[in-house]
Amino acid sequence: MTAMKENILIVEDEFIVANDLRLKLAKAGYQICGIAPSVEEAKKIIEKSLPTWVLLDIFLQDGSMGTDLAPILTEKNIGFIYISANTNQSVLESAKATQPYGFLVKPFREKDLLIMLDIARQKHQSNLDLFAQRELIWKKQLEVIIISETEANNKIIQLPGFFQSFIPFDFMRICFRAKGNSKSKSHNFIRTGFDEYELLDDRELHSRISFSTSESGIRIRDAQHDSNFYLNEINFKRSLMDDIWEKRLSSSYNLNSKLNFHVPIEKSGPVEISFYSKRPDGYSKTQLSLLERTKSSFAQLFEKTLISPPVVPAVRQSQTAGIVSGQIMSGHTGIKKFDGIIGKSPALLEVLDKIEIVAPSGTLVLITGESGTGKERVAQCIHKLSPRKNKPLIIVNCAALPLDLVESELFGHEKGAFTGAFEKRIGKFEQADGSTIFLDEIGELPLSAQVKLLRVLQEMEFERVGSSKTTKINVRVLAATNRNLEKEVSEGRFRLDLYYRLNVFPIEVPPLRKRLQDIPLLAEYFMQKFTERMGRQKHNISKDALDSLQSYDWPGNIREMEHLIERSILDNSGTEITSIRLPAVRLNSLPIDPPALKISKLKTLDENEAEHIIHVLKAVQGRVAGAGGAAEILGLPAGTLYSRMKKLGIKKEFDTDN
Ligand SMILES: Nc1ncnc2c1ncn2[C@@H]1O[C@H](COP(=O)(O)OP(=O)(O)OP(=O)(O)O)[C@@H](O)[C@H]1O
Repeated sequence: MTAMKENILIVEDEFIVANDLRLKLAKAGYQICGIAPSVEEAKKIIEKSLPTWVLLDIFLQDGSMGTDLAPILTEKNIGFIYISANTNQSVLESAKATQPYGFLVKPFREKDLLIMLDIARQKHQSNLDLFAQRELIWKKQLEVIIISETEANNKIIQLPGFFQSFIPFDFMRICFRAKGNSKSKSHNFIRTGFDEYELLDDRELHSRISFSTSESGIRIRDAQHDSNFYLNEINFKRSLMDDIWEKRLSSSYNLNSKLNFHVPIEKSGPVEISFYSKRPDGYSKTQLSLLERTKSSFAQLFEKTLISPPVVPAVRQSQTAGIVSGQIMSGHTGIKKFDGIIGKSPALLEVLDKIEIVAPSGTLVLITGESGTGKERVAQCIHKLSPRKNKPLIIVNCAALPLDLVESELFGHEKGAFTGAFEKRIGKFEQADGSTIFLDEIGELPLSAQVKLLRVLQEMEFERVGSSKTTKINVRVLAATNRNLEKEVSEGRFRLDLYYRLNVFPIEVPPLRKRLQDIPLLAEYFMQKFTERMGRQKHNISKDALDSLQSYDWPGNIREMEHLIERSILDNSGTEITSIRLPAVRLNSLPIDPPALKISKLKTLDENEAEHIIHVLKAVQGRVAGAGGAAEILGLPAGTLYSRMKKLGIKKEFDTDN
């Protein structure tokens, strides 16, 4: 471990612990800029000596919470690591929400402290690299828009997609002000899909948000402040009191934060760009600074577009870009980016935004979410959009690894390394050299293998089982779990240091019940997939059937929906699905206190899978293999279906009369 002259602030009210930390850190070459027993004291030291890192106790004796300091540290771009004797799951979860760089459980060894700081430094560096790399690409894209010989309108239409990757928004307004008077011309963009926006002029927008022309004077007068700022959550809500227009806008589109930016233009008035997000914490100083750094390029762009002022057509950009419903396409290039990920709900768009940000880098990604939500799809997408895409993605299901062979499967073994090792074996990590490895169900990895994995993530090297020779590799790691890793850590089944190594860039895939608006698109996608596979005619779905899908709870998420649509097509002799046989428990039929009932009535995933297989077998008169057999319909090799049937206790000589 390298001794760094990094400045550390210790926020800890127990003198002995604080002093012990100070000594350990000083020995390792760190500088201590202060010890604060409370959040208030900490704020003063931060103002005075701007630390690089803060070690932060969660519960302080004066009643203040270390977590209260977190937003200030994030704002100032100072990394922090919690130190606490409490590993209670709820404490871990609320600490996690503040996005720390690490968490140390008291009492800890000197070695743990230094490793955690090392992990934090690498994570911080990886964030900075990712940001710098993206900023470079972003600036190049802006350059392309500026120099392109296209007309002003086309340039303006490219802007929402361009901004979205750095300054995510649900509503954006570009307002061109004339010099010296209050006249202005605005373009309003509402996000409707991944790179799909609805473009409105003011007249159309005002009618949608019920803002009358007699009120518009108020707005214009109020908006004469040429400042750059952002307002999150409560500050945004407060600001609405002075602005009727913004109040109507935010309540119509459920907006909770705003970033405002002005570009002064020499020959005319300024161009004001306002971004609004549904997220309460949508904006930060980092984004504002980025815009300020790029100000002159924007001035150049707007001067060009002002020479031939744009006309605002009240049309959907999707129409301009030729986007077909159900397909997500890039407004810039028309390339279908997220192959096989269907949906446009805000919850899914957040996931797609994250994939776009992280895919081109080599950053480790931890994908979390319930079973069947599409975590593997996300991993495949990240790989496909990365520079490693020409090599195969190596998928490892950690839950399926035989306990005594985990290490040999992952890292390989030498001939004779253990009884039964007749040949040398290349492990999954070596197979993934130069490419990406996807560690699915990482929460199932036994503790002994977790230690070895930690080293691979740190050093990108390992020894095959039975060998003393070190193998170096270059592998990008993606991992997924449907377990709550904080709970696994708090119960001692998952290493805290591994958790922090993995948690560099978390992506949480939302359950289907939180994106019910994606159901029509998903239904259409699955109907097309299965009718094509079964050689059947194109199917439609009735409104009633769709409504019933949207009022169901989806415990098995998209996988469950996929099975249900497949069954409905098998059962249907016509070309319209008019009703869907859903399992008994529905979202709006749940009693007031549902959790206990849900647990007792819902089926396990195995039960669901068994039921689905039996259903398909019945529909094909028990035929497993061959054309039109159950394996073909289920999209599985016959051998795999036989082994699943065996595992689930489904008899081969399936009785179709049952
Ligand atoms: N957004 C989506 N659009 C279309 N199909 C999807 C989408 N998300 C998931 N699927 C499909 O749903 C099924 C389950 O997805 P996947 O295996 O990626 O889920 P998972 O979260 O990795 O599940 P598990 O936790 O059980 O491993 C797959 O057949 C996948 O193709």
